[in-house]
Amino acid sequence: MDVLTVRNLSTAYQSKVVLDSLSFSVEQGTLTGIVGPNGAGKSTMIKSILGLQPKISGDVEFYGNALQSQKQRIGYVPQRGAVDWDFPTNVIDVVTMGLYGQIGWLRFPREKHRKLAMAALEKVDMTEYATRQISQLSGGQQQRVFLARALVQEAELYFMDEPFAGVDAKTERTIISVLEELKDQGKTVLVVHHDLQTVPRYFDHVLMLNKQLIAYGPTKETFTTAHLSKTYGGTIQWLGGENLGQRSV
Ligand SMILES: Nc1ncnc2c1ncn2[C@@H]1O[C@H](COP(=O)(O)OP(=O)(O)OP(=O)(O)O)[C@@H](O)[C@H]1O
Repeated sequence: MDVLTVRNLSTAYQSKVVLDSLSFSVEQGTLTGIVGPNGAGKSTMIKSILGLQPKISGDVEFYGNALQSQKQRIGYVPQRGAVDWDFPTNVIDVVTMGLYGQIGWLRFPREKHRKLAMAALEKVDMTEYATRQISQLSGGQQQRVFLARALVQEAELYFMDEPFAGVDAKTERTIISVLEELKDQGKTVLVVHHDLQTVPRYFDHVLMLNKQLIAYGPTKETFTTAHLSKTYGGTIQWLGGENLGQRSV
């Protein structure tokens, strides 16, 4: 069953088109890596799908309904640089924000909500930082807190914009185990990812973007050198192999 359907999505900043008529459907329970060079439009695509960036044209559906009316069922982990980390709040409050759909914006979180938030922090190994100001966390710790916030939301579809950027090996493993857990629960996750070597290991589907959709499908069939050269302009020969999806990395 398709969770997400994108039809002819085009977006521009001022008059410069940065996404050109993207169409694809994402099956439920898949883990998709979104790859493409800097400036390819990966973040813009996520923001346009979520309605955070106006589009020129196109439709976006979530289980066949306009996505805008279903936002509570969708989780978003933005790029770390896009968040104001100086905002004076602590870790547990940031995670509890993920529950606002359940709590209601004008009501206060109850003990059970705090417990859910603490359980999510435990999954990302951050319980000891619960009362720490977010401005006093390292980059990798901030990333884990945002992941915990997405987890408590119990969304069905998640978008994560470069969660692996600048994290150490341990945090990378934590993020991967969270992604796998989400997949095991039947959730659908799309992740902007820059490390091409790990794509076949981490993602069962890959979306290759460079202003236009170059290819989308199961990693084994789609993550080929031909598609990579088309996406990156022939600069990735060093990866070698005809079908990278079948390489063990
Ligand atoms: N607010 C903005 N105003 C004008 N142009 C923008 C804006 N945000 C992004 N762009 C341009 O749109 C294009 C796509 O940017 P986007 O951030 O979506 O790419 P990306 O694939 O996520 O890149 P990266 O891998 O570097 O994060 C780029 O050419 C960028 O310069």
